[in-house]
Amino acid sequence: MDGLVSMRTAPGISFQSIPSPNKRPKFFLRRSSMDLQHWRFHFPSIRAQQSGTIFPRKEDEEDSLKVKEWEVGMLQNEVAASQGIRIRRRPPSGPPLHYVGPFEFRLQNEGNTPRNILEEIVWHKDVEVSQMKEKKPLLSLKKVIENAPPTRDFVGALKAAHLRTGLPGLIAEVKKASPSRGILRENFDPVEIARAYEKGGATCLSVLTDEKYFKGSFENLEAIRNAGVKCPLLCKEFVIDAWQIYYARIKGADAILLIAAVLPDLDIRYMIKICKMLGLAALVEVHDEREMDRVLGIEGIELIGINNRNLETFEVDISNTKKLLEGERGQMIRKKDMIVVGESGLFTPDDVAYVQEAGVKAVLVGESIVKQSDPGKGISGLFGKDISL
Ligand SMILES: O=C(O)c1ccccc1NCC(=O)[C@H](O)[C@H](O)COP(=O)(O)O
Repeated sequence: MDGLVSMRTAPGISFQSIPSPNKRPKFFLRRSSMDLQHWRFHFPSIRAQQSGTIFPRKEDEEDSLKVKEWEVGMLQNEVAASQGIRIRRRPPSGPPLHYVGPFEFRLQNEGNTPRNILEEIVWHKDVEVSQMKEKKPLLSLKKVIENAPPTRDFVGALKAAHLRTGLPGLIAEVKKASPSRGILRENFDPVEIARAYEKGGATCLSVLTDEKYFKGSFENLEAIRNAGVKCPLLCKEFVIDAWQIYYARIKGADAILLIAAVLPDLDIRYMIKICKMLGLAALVEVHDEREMDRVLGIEGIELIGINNRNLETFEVDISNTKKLLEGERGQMIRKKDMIVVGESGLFTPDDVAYVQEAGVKAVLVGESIVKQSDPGKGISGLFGKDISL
C-alpha cells in the first residue's frame, strides 16, 4: 500500500488517503467505471465532492470520513439486502490493513471474516480488479476493442444445437480446480481439453479465469480463442465491476457470467447493456426462487443459468432446476423464449434427461467430463451416446 489507504464505500467509489507534505492525510474521491448515477442521485455529498479534490477541515476530518463511509456502506447494503443479497461486496470495516504508519485508520481486522466462500471470492476479486484496473485503464481496453474480431453467437449456437439434436446444448467447462472439489485434473492443458470438448460435440465452452480459487486464467481463455477452437466461449468469472466485461471481451470471450447472488438488479441491468454494446451474451445465474424472480423482472435477459450448487454451502441438488422451473416461473420463461441452462452436479444420462424434462435447453458441465482421461469421451458418457455426429 505504501502510504495509500483505501476505505470501503459504494461500488465504483473509493476514498483514499495519501501522504501530504505536511504529514496529514488528504482525501480524494476516486471513481471507477461503475455507473455512479444512482449513488450521485441518492447521495448529495458525493455529488458535491465529485467536482474535484476535497480537503476537509482538520478537526472534522476523521468524523466526516466515518460518516461518509457509514452512509455509503449503509446505502449499498440496504439496496443489496432489500433484494435478498447476502453477499457483502467488501469487508464491513474496509480491506484488512497491514500497513503501520501515520496514515493508518484501522489496525484491527475485526469483522473482516467472510461469511462463506462466495463472499471470500468476491472480497478477493474486489482487490484484484482494482489492481488490474490500475494497470489497464478502461480507456486502453476500449481502444483494443475497436479492432477486436467480432464475437460469436453464444445464445444462437445453443438454440441451434437444441433444435438440431433435441438434446440440451452442452456448455463444457474447462476447469482445473474448484473450492468444493479441489484439483480436478492434474495434467491440465486447457487448449487440449477445449479441442477434445469441441470434437466430442460441445456447443459452447466455459473457461474459468479465476486464478486463486479455480486455478484458471485469462491466458487460458485467450489461448483457447487463438487455437482455432470454433465454439463460442463463456468467460467464467466473478464479475463485480463493468471493467471486467471489457477485459473479458479483449481476451476472447463471447459471453460472460453475472451471478444474481452477488449483483444487485441495478448492476445486472447496467452490465446487460454493456454486454449488448460489446456483442457479448450474458448468462445470468440464479440459485433460488427469489433470485429467479428478480432476474425475470429485468428486461433484456436471454440466458438464465440455474445453479444446482449452493455457492455459499457447496451443497448440490439437481432438483433445484426443477423447483425453479415449476409453475408460473416456467411459464414466464417459455413466454419470453428464454434459454435456461442447468448448471452443476450433472454426471449421468439420467441427470441430463432429468433437467431436460424440467425445461432446460442447455447444460453447463465441468467436473464429470473434465476428470475423464479423454474429456471428449466424457461427453458421450454424460449423454449416453456420441453427440458429435
Ligand atoms: O464449484 C465450486 O466449488 C464453486 C464454488 C464457489 C463458486 C462457484 C463454484 N463453482 C462454479 C460452478 O457452479 C461450476 O463450475 C459449474 O456449474 C460446473 O459445475 P460441475 O459440473 O459440478 O463441475
